[in-house]
Amino acid sequence: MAGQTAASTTDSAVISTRGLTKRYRGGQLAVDALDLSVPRGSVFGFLGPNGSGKTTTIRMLLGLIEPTEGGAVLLGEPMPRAARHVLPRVGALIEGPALYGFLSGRDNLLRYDAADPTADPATRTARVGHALERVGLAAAGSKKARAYSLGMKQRLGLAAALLQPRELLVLDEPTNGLDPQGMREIRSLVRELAGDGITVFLSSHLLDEIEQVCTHTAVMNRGRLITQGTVAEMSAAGARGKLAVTTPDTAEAARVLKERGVTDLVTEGDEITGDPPAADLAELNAALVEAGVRVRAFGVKRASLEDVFVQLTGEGFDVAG
Ligand SMILES: Nc1ncnc2c1ncn2[C@@H]1O[C@H](COP(=O)(O)OP(=O)(O)OP(=O)(O)O)[C@@H](O)[C@H]1O
Repeated sequence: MAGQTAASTTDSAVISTRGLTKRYRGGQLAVDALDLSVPRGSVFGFLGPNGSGKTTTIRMLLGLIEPTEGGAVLLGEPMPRAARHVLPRVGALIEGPALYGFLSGRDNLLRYDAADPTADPATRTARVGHALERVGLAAAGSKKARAYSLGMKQRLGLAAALLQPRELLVLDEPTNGLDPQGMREIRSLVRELAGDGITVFLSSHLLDEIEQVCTHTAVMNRGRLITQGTVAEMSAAGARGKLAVTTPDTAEAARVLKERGVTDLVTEGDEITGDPPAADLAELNAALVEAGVRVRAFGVKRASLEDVFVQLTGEGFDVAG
């Protein structure tokens, strides 16, 4: 089981990079001195708008392209030098799986497995059956791959990456182009795999996806690392939460809140938000009620990763595609 193989490397970072830099031939600085540390057992969300350098980083991590400067260590081994030795322990899905549409899902996996010189032919059928089950494609295994939905194709790609036990899965934008149902399926699969002890490193330009599925995140912008840490830390410390009061008496509520030190008040419909004061929130609520404000809801909204991104970069998280 992957959880058992995972114990073989005790170092807590499964991916670490130092000063990892890529300048493309045209002069484009795609990744700029990146120091990344991905803890073992995490679901690590590599977040950034399109063009921020995520795919370039992943390509360097997997030894597909050479860094211009700096280096990456994968499962304790330097890349790309140790690629042959390390990559069998890593499952990867980048830019969608390469599938033969005229073959069934099962036959596609049989071909992948046959291409692996370390895979024992005697146990091939069982291995492929297990991989199909793991991604929820057992019933659709004999359907032609061209009849698969995009989400099913992604799952088949994941099955291919999971034919062998892996310590680490690297997924580049695994939900890109999927409908909401397909996205949910991939997310729950990622959670299951993490539950089995596999560290998952996934890139995404979707903030809410990272918040829903990841334990840790690193945020990229224009090739540079903006911040990294646990998702909980980011939302808690990166930006303060907003006080939100729902009431039909917005004008009176705004007056009381302002008087009590709430700043940056914004009224939208029957909701007023603002930066909470240092004072006790229970007292603030009592003051509203005392002033005759009919309070329907009162609380502090957790800051989102988007708030953190905007606060740290001074830019909106504006994604083209
Ligand atoms: N082969 C290449 N040659 C030159 N420039 C490139 C090459 N590949 C990517 N770039 C540039 O490097 C920058 C980072 O691209 P990269 O694909 O790594 O970003 P990304 O965050 O993965 O974005 P996306 O989600 O759109 O793939 C972009 O400005 C891109 O245009």
